[in-house]
Amino acid sequence: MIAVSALLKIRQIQRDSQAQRQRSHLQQMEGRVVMTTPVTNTIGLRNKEESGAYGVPVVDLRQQKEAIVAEIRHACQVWGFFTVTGHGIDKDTFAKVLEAADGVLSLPLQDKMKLKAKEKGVVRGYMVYHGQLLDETTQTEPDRKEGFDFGEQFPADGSLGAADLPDKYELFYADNIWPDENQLPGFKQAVLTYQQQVRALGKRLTGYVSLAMGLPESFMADHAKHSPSLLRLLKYAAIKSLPEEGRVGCGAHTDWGLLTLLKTDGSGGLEIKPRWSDSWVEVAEPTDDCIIVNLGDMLQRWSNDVFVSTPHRVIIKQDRVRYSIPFFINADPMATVECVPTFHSAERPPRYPPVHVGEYLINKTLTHARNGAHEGDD
Ligand SMILES: O=C(O)CCC(=O)C(=O)O
Ligand SMILES: [Fe+2]
Repeated sequence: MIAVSALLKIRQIQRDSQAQRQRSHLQQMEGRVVMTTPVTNTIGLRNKEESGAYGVPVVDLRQQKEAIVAEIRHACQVWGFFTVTGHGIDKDTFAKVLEAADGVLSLPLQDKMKLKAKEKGVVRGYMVYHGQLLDETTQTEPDRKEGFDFGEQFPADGSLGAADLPDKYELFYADNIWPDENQLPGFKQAVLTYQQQVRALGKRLTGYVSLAMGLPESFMADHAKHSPSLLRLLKYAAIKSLPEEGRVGCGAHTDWGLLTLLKTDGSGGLEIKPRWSDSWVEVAEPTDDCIIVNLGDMLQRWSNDVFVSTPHRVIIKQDRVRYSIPFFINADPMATVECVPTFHSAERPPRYPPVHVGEYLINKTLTHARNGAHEGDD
């Protein structure tokens, strides 16, 4: 039998050679895709040859900033997805938040139902099983998942004057809902610790992605001063997906915001359809503590399709429960997102009209919400 240490070594060699392939591929593409400001004539890569034969890029955040930005730029143009290692969040923090997800989503149904938000459109607390359907075009059944959501609170320091925030956008800063500490000791601490760390990592990544667009490092942060980000604990039912019948863990969709940082329990099942492909490709996780990052629709709009918000879905392949924890970073609800001047020209006019972030998010939330399996609608 092969020893564990030998297996680990083989995996490391595989990772090193993947990184090497990636680096040499990037070198070959130097001058062809690497954007400098202005980036008007750069178009996203669209075919498999240019994307390389390897999978979703792995970006090690312990490298020099220039290397990180170059790798992220490539990933954003070709894949809309990358995984990050060397990000500084420790395994214990992941283990605790995954345990928290298991704890709260395994409570008796009547307890979970008490933790649901009462107001329509408020994304906080328990999301019932079948509570979302992300792909109306092919799904015959809502997503086979339930969840628990946490958001950001309205800044108490008055830095975002209440008068500036229209009432209709207050729901983005609604109070969080917490289960009873006696029922789930340590739950709140585990969630808050992870939220704080993933928020900080997200901020760092928005800087790199802004630089990758040829823009100032603060570009995205300037549009997300009070980001109504969302931390979601997800539990997928232990039922094998049947995509050809429209029954899946989570239907095909693109994310609606800026960036999503996703931690999974390592059981696989996340598939993407890259812009150069007609087939679904599973996202490989290079280490058990990596984070998957993907671009949301706002990046595609700002960059006039140079960066891509890639469709993805979750296919459950075993009769086993799956947990995942996305952290969705959104722009300010009052912000308008429109094509950045360096991404359009006479030959390449803006492909999308300006969009109001708050309207976009509310519209998407309501369009895809379902009453769920426990409320007698399906
Ligand atoms: O659970 C996953 O792996 C992905 C979830 C996802 O794409 C989403 O909730 O937007
Ligand atoms: Fe998603």
